[in-house]
Parts: sequence; C-alpha cells; structure tokens
Amino acid sequence: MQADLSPFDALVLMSFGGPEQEEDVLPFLQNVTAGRGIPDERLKEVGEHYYQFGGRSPINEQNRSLLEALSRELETRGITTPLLWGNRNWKPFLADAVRSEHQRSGARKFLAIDTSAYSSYSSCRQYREDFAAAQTQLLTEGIHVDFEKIRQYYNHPGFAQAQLSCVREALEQYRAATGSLDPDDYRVLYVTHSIPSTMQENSERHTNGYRAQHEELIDWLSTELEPAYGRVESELVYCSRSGSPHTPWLEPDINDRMKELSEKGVGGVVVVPIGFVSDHMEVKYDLDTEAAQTAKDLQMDFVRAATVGIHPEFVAGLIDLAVERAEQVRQAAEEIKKPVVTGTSLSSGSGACSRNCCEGSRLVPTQPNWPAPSR
Ligand SMILES: CC1=C(CCC(=O)O)c2cc3nc(cc4[nH]c(cc5[nH]c(cc1n2)c(C)c5CCC(=O)O)c(CCC(=O)O)c4C)C(CCC(=O)O)=C3C
Ligand SMILES: [Fe+2]
Repeated sequence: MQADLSPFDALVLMSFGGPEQEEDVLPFLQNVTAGRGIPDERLKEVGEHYYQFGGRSPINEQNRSLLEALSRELETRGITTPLLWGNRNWKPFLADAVRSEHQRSGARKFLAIDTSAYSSYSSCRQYREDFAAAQTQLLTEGIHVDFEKIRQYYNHPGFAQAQLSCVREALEQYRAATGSLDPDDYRVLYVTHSIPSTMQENSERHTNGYRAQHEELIDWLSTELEPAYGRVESELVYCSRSGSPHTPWLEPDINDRMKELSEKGVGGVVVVPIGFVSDHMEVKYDLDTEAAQTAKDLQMDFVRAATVGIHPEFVAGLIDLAVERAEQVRQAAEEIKKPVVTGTSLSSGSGACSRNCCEGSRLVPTQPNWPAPSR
C-alpha cells in the first residue's frame, strides 16, 4: 500500500467533545441535547456526573494523547498530511478547526478519523451530518470544503487485536486478584452504550446493525481467547441509557445484569467496555463509579478492562484505515479488499456504512454522500 493520503489535504480526528471546567458543563449539555428530547431530570443527573469530576470530561485528555500517537505514527510512515482535531459538541469545534486549517494551508478535502467503531445513528451517521453542517457553515463564509471518513472499524484487525489484548490483561488481573479463573465463578461482561430500540432497528437496514456488530466482535474475541483460557462465559450488556423511561432502549443494563448474576451464584465480573475507544465519562462514571459500587454492594469481584486508548495496534490501524480510504477514493473503487477479522457486514459505497445507513425519520444532509457531491 502506498503511504499517501492524497487526494486528502488534511486528516481530522473527529470526536464527541466534552467540557473542560465547571462553567462548560451546562452549555456542553445543551449542545449535546439540542432537539433530542432528553428529560430535564436526566440532564441534571448527567451534569452531576461531570461536576463530580470537577466539570472536566476525561475525553479531551484522551483525544490529545490519541492525536500525539497518531502524529507519531504518521511521522514513522513519512506521511506529512496535517492532522487536526474537531468535535461535535465542544471546543475545538469541527468547523473552527477546519476553517483555521483552510486559512493556514488552503486545505479543502478532509478525511475524518472518528472515535466510534460501530454503526448507528449516534456513532456514525450523526458524524456525517456534522460534516455536512460544517461544510454548509463554511460555505456561507466562501470556504468550500468536503469530507470523507474512514469506515466503521469494529472488525478491523487494529481495533480487534488491541481489544483482545485489553481482555487478556483484564483476565490476568482478575486471576491475580481472585486466585482463580473458573468459568463457573465469573462472567465477562462486554459493555457498550445503550441506544433506543428504534436507533437499533435503523442500524439494521443497511448493515448487520449496532448490536450484531458487537456480538460479532465478541464471538471473535471468545474464539481467540479459547486456546489460553478455554471456555469464557461472556455476554453483551449496556450502560448509559438516557431518554424517557417509556422509550425502549437496548438492555440489559449492566447493574441489573450483575444483580441477576449474583443471585445465580456468579462471584465476579470482568467488565470490558468494547463500546468505547477511550475512558470517556461513561467509563469513568457509569462503570468505574456506579457499576463498581454495584459490585461492592453485591460482594462481587470486579475488574474493568482498559479501553483501547492509544494501544499501538489500534493507532496503527486507524492510519491503515485512512490510507485504505484514500486509496479507495483515488481509484474511485470501493472494492479494495478490506482487512477484517470477522464478518463482511459493511457494504461498499462511502467508506462509512453506506449512503443510506442509519437514517432516521428526519433526513438531514450528510457528508460524504448525500446529497451527491456537486463536483
Ligand atoms: C452510541 C453512543 C456513543 C458511542 C459512540 C460515540 O462515541 O460517538 C456515545 C458516546 C458519547 N456520549 C457522550 C455524552 C452524552 N451522550 C448523551 C446522550 C446520548 N448518547 C447516545 C448514544 C451514544 N453516545 C444516545 C442515543 C443519546 C441520547 C440522545 C441522542 O439521541 O443524542 C448525553 C446527554 C445526556 C444523557 O442522556 O446521557 C451525553 C452528555 C460522550 C462524551 C462523554 C465524555 O464526556 O467523556 C460520548 C463519547
Ligand atoms: Fe452519548
């Protein structure tokens, strides 16, 4: 593979964003929830999670480390394409980052590396809507930019292998802490962000869907673990449900499931946040604080696996994915063989999921792909 990112002028690490100090928390939450119908009580509760950490989300530090690691990887490969950082909900905002890079270097074509691995409206399509919104905003200033993104990478070898070493380490940590790894005594709980059931259904129309992608990766991980660990009892559970209690979201919640397991006599859990690429607030609060407390109350052993963070295989994988996307765009061909560890669920068409994937009831322009590029 050619170590070249042409036709792209710049890479942009695209993330959710999070507050840096107490004063940021409310305006951040207003940005996140604008028009999304989240009850006030839930917002207060989530605000408290941030205040408990001094108003500072861990996500920004994580992204700064990832930026550094990605820069080093680019340097190692002799790729000189500039790398910038833009967010959906907090500074540095995507449009601002892109504007300054355009003013600095004339860059017009941006390739985004996003910080979420699976297909769903929240974790994929909404980022593409953000690209279209930034494009529209900058167009009013006479700046024409466009965006592409890397594909969803839940089954890319870089992410999968990094995830596997996180699980192995956690199992060893559990063994060291409890003196055993008897499959009847503990359960591996793979955790991801819950989403509304309608969002799950929308994700299933053009890919195998959010939940099935997690299950595919879990099956692969279990197979990889078997030679060293034999049977590993594991299941997929969810955290961070929001929205109205009357709206169905994916279940079971991790805390509810731990209670059930405890009643069945399971003595401990190894919690693996496969839905999060780094230690977000969901990991720090919902898992390390809340689920850890549930474990204490139930007198269960509790080990939380690391997130992939800046694991070298994950970082190298992200650059592989950027190189792959650039090559697809150069050749105007989607059919370059994609390295995957499992499954073939991502259709060709955009490097993202597909043109129509994860559409909801509102049709909002996306980049890439809808409406079709005018040039
Ligand atoms: C699938 C998914 C990911 C993973 C993919 C990805 O990474 O993109 C993710 C990531 C994140 N979600 C985050 C924060 C929040 N998410 C909220 C609300 C929501 N998330 C949803 C889904 C997801 N969210 C959904 C369906 C909602 C309901 C409202 C809506 O339909 O949009 C709310 C509102 C309050 C609440 O209800 O919790 C907050 C504050 C942060 C930052 C954390 C930090 O500061 O470290 C991150 C990385
Ligand atoms: Fe979220």
